[in-house]
Amino acid sequence: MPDLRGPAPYDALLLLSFGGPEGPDDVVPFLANVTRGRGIPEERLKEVGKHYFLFGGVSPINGQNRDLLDALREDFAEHGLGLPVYWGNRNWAPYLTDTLREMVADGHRRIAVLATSAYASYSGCRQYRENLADSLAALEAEGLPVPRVDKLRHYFNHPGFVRPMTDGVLASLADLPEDVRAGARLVFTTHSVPTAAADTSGPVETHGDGGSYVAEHLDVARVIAGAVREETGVDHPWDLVYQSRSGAPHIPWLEPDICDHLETLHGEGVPAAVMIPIGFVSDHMEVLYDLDTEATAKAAELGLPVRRSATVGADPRFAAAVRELVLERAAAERGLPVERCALGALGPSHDLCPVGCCPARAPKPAAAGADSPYA
Ligand SMILES: CC1=C(CCC(=O)O)c2cc3nc(cc4[nH]c(cc5[nH]c(cc1n2)c(C)c5CCC(=O)O)c(CCC(=O)O)c4C)C(CCC(=O)O)=C3C
Ligand SMILES: [Fe+2]
Repeated sequence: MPDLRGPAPYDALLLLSFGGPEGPDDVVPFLANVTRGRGIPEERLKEVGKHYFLFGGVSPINGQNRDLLDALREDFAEHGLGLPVYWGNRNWAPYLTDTLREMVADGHRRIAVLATSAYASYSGCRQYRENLADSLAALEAEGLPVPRVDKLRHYFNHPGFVRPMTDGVLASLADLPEDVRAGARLVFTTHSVPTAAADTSGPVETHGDGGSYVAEHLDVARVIAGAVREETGVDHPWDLVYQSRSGAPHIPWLEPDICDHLETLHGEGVPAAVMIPIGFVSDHMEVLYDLDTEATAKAAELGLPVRRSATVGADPRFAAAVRELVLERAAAERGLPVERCALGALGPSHDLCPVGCCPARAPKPAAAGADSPYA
C-alpha cells in the first residue's frame, strides 16, 4: 500500500521570499539588490527609501516570514509531517544561496518551494525562478550537490488563502460606521506591473488576452465579493485597482491607481470603502506605506471613511493550505491521482510553469519550470 499522504519525494520545504531591510543601514543596499540592472529611476529609489526610513528602516516582511515559519512548523508538527522548513530571500539576508547551501549540507536533495507571491507574473513568479537558477548555478560552481527544487503551484485561489481574506473584509465592514456600511465599495488592490508584463503573464495561451495576472485577481475578487454577499446579505459593488507603480512615466502600467480611484469613488458619492490588498501575502511595506499611510491620508483628505482589510500573514488556515499543497504535489510527483483545492472559475494552477510562461524581457535561465536547465 503506497503512503498516500506522505511528503516523499520531498525532504524539505523552502519558504522563498522577497526580503527587506532590518534597520536604517540596510535600506540603500537592499534597494540596490532589488533594482540591480532594472533601470528604476533614481528619484523613485529615493522615494521608496523614504518609505522605509519612516518605519525606522525596517520592513515588516522579515518578521512576518518568521511568524509564517513558526506557523508552518507548528502545523507540520501537529499533523505529523516531519518535513524541515527553511527560509531564504531573493534580496536580503537570509539570502537564498546561503539557505540552499545550508540545506544541501544538511543532506536535502529534493526541495519543495513556497514563494510568498500568490499569482502569476514575471515579478511574482519567473523572477523567483530566475533567482533559484542563479543560486543553483552558484552551488554547482562551488562543486556542491545541486538539489532539485519544485515550486508549489500558485495559491491565489486556494481556500486557505481566500477565506482568511474574506474574514478580513467582513471585519473591516463591521468596523465602518453603521450609516455608511451598506454603501461601502469593496476596493481590491494589487501591485501594478507594466501592461506589457500583465499581457504576457501566465501560460502562452492567455497572452494577448490580458494575461493571467489580472484574470487571477479578478477571479479572487469575485469569490470574496460573493462570499461577503452571502454572509451580509448586501451586494457590495467592487473594483480591482492597482498600487505601488514605479518605472518611467511613459511606460504604461496597470491602472487605475488606488488613490485616484478613491477620488473617483468620492466624486460619485460612494460613502465608504474597504481596501483589500489581495495581491499581498502579508503586510509588506506596500501595504503599510501605500495603503495605510498614503491612501488612508488621501481618503481622510476627501472625508471618505475607509478601512484596510487584513492580509493572510501567518493565519493557521494558510499554514494548513501550505501543508496541503506540499502533500498534493508530493502525491502528484509519485504519480498518484490528487485532489486540488481551488475556489473561483479558473481552477487550480499548473504545477510546472510551461515554456514561455511570464517571459522576461531579457531571457535568463529559470529553475522549477518546463524550461529549467536543471532536472
Ligand atoms: C507583482 C509584484 C509583487 C507581488 C509579488 C511578490 O510579493 O513578489 C512585488 C512584491 C514586492 N516588491 C517589494 C519591493 C520592491 N519592488 C520594487 C519594484 C517592482 N516591484 C514590481 C512588482 C511586484 N513587486 C515591479 C514590476 C517593480 C519594478 C521593476 C522591478 O524591479 O521588477 C522595488 C524597487 C522600487 C520600486 O519600484 O518600488 C522595491 C523596493 C517587496 C518588499 C516589500 C517590503 O519590504 O515589505 C515586495 C514583497
Ligand atoms: Fe515589488
